[in-house]
Amino acid sequence: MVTGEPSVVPAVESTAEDISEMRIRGAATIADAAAAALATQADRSAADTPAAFRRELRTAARTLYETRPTAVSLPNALRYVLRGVDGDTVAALRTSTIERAESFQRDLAAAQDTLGEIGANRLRDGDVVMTHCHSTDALSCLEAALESGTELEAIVKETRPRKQGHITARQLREWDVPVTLIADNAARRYLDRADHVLVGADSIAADGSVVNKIGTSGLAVNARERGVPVMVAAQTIKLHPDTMTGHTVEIEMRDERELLSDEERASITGAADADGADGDGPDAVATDDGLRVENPAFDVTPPRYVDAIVTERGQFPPESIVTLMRELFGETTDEPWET
Ligand SMILES: O=P(O)(O)OC[C@H]1O[C@H](OP(=O)(O)O)[C@H](O)[C@@H]1O
Repeated sequence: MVTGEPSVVPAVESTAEDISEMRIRGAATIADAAAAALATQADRSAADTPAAFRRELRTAARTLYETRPTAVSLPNALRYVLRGVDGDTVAALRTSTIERAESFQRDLAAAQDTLGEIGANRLRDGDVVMTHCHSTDALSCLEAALESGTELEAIVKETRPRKQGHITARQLREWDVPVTLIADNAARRYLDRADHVLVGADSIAADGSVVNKIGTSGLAVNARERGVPVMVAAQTIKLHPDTMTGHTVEIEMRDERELLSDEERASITGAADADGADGDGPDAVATDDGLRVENPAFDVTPPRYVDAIVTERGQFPPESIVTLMRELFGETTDEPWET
């Protein structure tokens, strides 16, 4: 928290930490948790004036906003809740914040269900779907298809470095879908067996570019070369309104230890234990050992490699998504937590 700012309730701090550490992850889940945290802030606030209540709420929103930079569902959720806060008394502000957060969460769940029904229309009996990472929007399409009796198989990419493909595989096995789990490197080989590539999104830019888990762009290029259509499942909360005015989407760089442990680093660079050869591994990561590790969490897939963006408002060719973006967000991009 920024010094001199009003305090936020502990539940907001712990949600923010859970998002940063990816104990809460996935763009839609992050948005849901952020809205819930604002409701908790409102519910437990000890503010005795409306102005103090609003200041606390803005600080809570900023604390949540500063956790992860790429999934626009997070600021979109915060903006939605904050803009609905209304009232002249603390009690009225509290009630309106909680109601607004709850309506956001209901809409989010409903949008995912509707999107799933739409996405399922693209899937045929016997289709094989290749997935990347873990996306609840993408899984919603598969769930709706399965519920209507469509039989599917899945090729699930492991998705290094955090292996979120395992979460997808677990969910699909719970639904009794035959799953082939592959290393990311094997994707091009297995595209020969796939009828669709299905991924989610953390942000969609105004030109139809899809920002999603690192590795999506390479998969999409390979899929185009193999003639396999790429379908992106993304609720409209993933549309990034700032990109209409030329802003770019920040790509989160995560801790290098997700790729390389301290011990692995030492084995590459030959660094010795700082406290001697005691056999318990290095005590500190050398910063001048000539080895740089970079760990971007996301990449950008240009619209020409995407066949359809499936939203709860229908499916769109990526190049036309800006029309929907303008309709839903207008041109305003001011952030209520910055005022
Ligand atoms: O909203 P849903 O569809 O669940 O997830 C959307 C995207 O969020 C995830 O990011 P991370 O795992 O939080 O870094 C993945 O990139 C996934 O495709």
